[in-house]
Amino acid sequence: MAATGETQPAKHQEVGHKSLLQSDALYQYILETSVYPREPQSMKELREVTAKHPWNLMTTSADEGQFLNMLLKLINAKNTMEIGVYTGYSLLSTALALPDDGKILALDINRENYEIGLPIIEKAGVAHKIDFKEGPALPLLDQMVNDVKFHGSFDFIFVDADKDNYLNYHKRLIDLVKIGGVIGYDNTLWNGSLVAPPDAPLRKYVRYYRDFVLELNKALAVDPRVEICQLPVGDGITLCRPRKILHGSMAKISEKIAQLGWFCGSSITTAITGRTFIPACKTTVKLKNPRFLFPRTQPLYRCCRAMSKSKGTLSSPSLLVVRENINLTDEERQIFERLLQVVRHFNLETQLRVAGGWVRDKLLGKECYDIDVALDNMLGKEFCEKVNDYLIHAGEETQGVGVIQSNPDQSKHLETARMCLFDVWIDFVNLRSEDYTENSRIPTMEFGSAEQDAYRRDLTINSLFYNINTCSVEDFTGRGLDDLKSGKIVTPLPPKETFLDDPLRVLRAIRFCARFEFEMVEELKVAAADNDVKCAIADKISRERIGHEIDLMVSGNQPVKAIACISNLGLFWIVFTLPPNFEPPISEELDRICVSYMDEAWTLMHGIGSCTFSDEQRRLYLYAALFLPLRKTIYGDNKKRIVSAVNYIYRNSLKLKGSDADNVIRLHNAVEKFSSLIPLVVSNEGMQPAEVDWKSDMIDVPVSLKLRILLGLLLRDIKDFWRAALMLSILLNKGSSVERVVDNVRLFKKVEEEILKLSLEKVWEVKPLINGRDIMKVLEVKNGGPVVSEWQQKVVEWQLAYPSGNMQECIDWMMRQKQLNHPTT
Ligand SMILES: C[S@@+](CC[C@H](N)C(=O)[O-])C[C@H]1O[C@@H](n2cnc3c(N)ncnc32)[C@H](O)[C@@H]1O
Repeated sequence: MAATGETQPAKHQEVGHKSLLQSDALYQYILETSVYPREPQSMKELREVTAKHPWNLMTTSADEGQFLNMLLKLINAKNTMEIGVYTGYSLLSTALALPDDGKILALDINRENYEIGLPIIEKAGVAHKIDFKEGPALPLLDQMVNDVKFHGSFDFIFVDADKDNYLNYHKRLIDLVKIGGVIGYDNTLWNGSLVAPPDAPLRKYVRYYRDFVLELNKALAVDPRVEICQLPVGDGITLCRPRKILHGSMAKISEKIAQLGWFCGSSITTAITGRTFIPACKTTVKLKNPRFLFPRTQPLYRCCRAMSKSKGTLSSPSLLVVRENINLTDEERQIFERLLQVVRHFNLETQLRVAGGWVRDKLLGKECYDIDVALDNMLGKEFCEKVNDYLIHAGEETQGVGVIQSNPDQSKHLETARMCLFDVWIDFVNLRSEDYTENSRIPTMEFGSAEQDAYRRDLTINSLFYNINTCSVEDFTGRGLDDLKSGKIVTPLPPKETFLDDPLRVLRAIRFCARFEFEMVEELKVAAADNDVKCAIADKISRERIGHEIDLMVSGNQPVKAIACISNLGLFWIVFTLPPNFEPPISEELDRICVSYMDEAWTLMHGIGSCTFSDEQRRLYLYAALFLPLRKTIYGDNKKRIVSAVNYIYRNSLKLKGSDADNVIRLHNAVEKFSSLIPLVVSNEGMQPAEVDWKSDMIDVPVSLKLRILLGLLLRDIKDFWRAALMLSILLNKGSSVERVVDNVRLFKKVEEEILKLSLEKVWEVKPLINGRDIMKVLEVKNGGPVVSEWQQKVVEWQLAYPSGNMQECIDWMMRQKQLNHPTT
């Protein structure tokens, strides 16, 4: 590293500061003269170091300054803001990138630091671009948000201040940044601590802010208003670009960044945010001048390197790293030790191996309670009996042993014994090899070696063993660990062969691909889309198993990704089979349209805040969105009744619960009704309910009360699915483009607010004031029948119109109606 006491190299002294700073040589020079061994710890130290190295303003790593400078030129920024100035290193870098009439509004609670760096900024000839304001940033932002002239006025905003306020800044900045402008949040990798194991020795300060940074990352990842791109430059910068108009430009910027040889961290971006905006193929980490990195960024650099090598092993929103070995919990250690005691006590020479998902999840650092133990020389039942013999010998209570017979339709290909040890249920099976016969996905089984057992499994990442005897991970296919690290979905044997043997594996591969956000290798995609495999899926797998896999996908963490994958592989209509003779005919593109509805529903749900729904509501909402384009498709069933095709898909093609089918269809019906009511709810011009084409036989009440009746009836029908119905209705009517997401969220909030204002939240729980018998008394009729039912409906409407009315008032109203000789009395 060059430079110690010198402030500038001689050749630059001749041309003066200004030309030096405005030339590209500036950054090289700053890099070469950056000599901080660490960040200054006190104001005194800062002053001393700055006096000695006046160019050395930086608290930010040098590459960050270079990056900002490049970015601002790239987006032609003119009007910018910086929150968190300190001594002004990033300020100088950005000021230099602006045209001469460019502006930076610089906010910091402390002017003293800014003044330390100011002489350098002045010498660089850019001080006139800076408007420094001292004070906490939030109130200043509030003032601007309250003044429309600032709305959408900034090309670039850099946030590098108090991390616990970043989300508060975001709420305000989203109004202040231009559409097509960029907000940059600094430190979103927070010293690499986001990937540190929970027990890592972190400084108190780092640990404290870590949660705020994680929260910010998660919030940005699901904010539909912005495109984001997280770059491992310096300590991590997340760029946010408001959507609309310039859709796709973030990808262009990212590409440019990649071309220029900057870090390209799509794996990290995906890992932390769940969304990739950098071309996925460019995942190499290139660092221009790694040797000039500051010490504090070196762990991050290492972390980025590691990430680039293990692309895809990361899942959002928190970063996951594949471990080299397995860390057992105390409980697991106890269980495994007990099993080994049994082996030793009876001299069994049995190798005990935990198989499949547990090994994969533990290597990914996730806890897993599904322990399957594979035995190499006996059946599971035999071993469980030995465990009980040992427990008797040790004077302990024996445990019940359940034996589950082989049931391939439940994915139990071999007899499984189950027993509870230390309060954990454990499955015991023997290692096996499989042989499949044509037309059946049910193999003939034999005892096999661990290697044979590994190769008969569906995916390499599920074929790993943890050998309890040797405490080691075993990778008999030779690529399970690598595939886990590189995030690849691969079958142990050639994929077509594996899929033809058991076509359910295609769906499992898709499910795991979505769940871990892994990538299917090309060979596997080709095999999954193969016609023979498609036929095998249709012929060899029971519809129940297909339905079960689909349900796991839709309930999982990446439902859209999973269903989109099914569609991309040409499997949509094989999975979701349609009834015979349905009408009207469907378009070729319909599967893609279905997926895009689901995608938009997913985005809208996150835009609104997914906590709006229970898991069950979320699941049915997503199904209803997926099948929305099919809501008018019908067919005649074998009893010649006209039935919805969605009903067929649910009950016949997926064999899922009939009540779920009913709920999805109710949602579809409610969508149509909501569509006619939304304009009325949000109308400022006092639109008349008469204009609503629904419920023409409503009781006669003043117009102002009709809306409550209409909404109330709808909510009583759809109950706590009403938010889901409202969201689907908005999607159906407002159009689907990403640009509309913000409008859609606003519209949802507005209608929701009106419904809550009308106190309709739990209106379906309101009991009728008058029961059928009392209605008969008022009507003076002896028998029930349609007239009474009609009046029951009218009583509900009356109660909706007059929520505080009592029973007597309702009866009086009925009597008056009767006297008026209402046609139905
Ligand atoms: C990390 S330093 C900024 C470094 C600078 N952006 C750079 O790269 O050279 C953080 C700065 O944020 C300022 N700050 C902290 N809380 C603030 C707040 N609430 N409002 C404005 N500035 C704040 C601190 O005074 C400090 O100068």
